[in-house]
Amino acid sequence: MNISQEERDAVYKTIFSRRDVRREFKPDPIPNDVLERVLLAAHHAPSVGFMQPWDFILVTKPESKSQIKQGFLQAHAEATELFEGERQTQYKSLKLEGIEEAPLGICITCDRSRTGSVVLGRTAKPEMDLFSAVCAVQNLWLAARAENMGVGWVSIVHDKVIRDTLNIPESIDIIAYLCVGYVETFHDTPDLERAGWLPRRDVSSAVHYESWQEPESHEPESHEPE
Ligand SMILES: Cc1cc2c(cc1C)N(C[C@H](O)[C@H](O)[C@H](O)COP(=O)(O)O)c1[nH]c(=O)[nH]c(=O)c1N2
Repeated sequence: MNISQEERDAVYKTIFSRRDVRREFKPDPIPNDVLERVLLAAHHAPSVGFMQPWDFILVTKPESKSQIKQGFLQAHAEATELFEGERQTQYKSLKLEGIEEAPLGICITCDRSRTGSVVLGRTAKPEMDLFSAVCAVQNLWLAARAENMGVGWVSIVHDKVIRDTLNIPESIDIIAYLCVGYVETFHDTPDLERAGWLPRRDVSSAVHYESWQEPESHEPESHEPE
């Protein structure tokens, strides 16, 4: 089966216009058939040894969202202390989640023991099952964009909060908490780029031939007095 030029263009359009969404969520509910398509796309991600270690926990209850939001606020306050000076002020000004605004939360987990202890492809690199679950996240993110829905990944929450809120046993790893919903607008560039947090690297600085090379520094310019 060949991909036509139009189909190819649609794939690239989806990739380049996908955004992490934090603020523009509309409350409109997500129709079941749309949600099913997005979850099916996530479920068709590649996985090490085909172990399909993921599960998707759908979160719609305001009480659950509120608990997770509280967890975010706590972790965000802790994070704020790790930045200094202007960078701290800038960090505090960023909107970094849409937990309560998004109509749907999706927690993606990884069951590392799903298909037994020896997994084809995981023997030399034990973290491959976790990476597989991240592939599911990306499939979901892109499929949602193709459905004109936004997704925001919230990792500024300690696992314990999500575990307690969603009754996730200790044996299951938490990969991602995603905020999902229709959006007002998709920006052309990442929020963090527009806010001046970091620029997009030139792709040529990320591509190396034959051996690894030290990339350019990505330390933000210091605005602190010397
Ligand atoms: C593993 C992981 C974890 C997070 C993110 C991403 C990924 C991959 N991102 C989103 C991130 O900031 C965003 O992808 C980049 O800024 C690039 O923007 P676009 O995704 O292209 O819009 C993110 N954003 C945010 O506002 N709060 C968060 O906690 C996180 N956590």
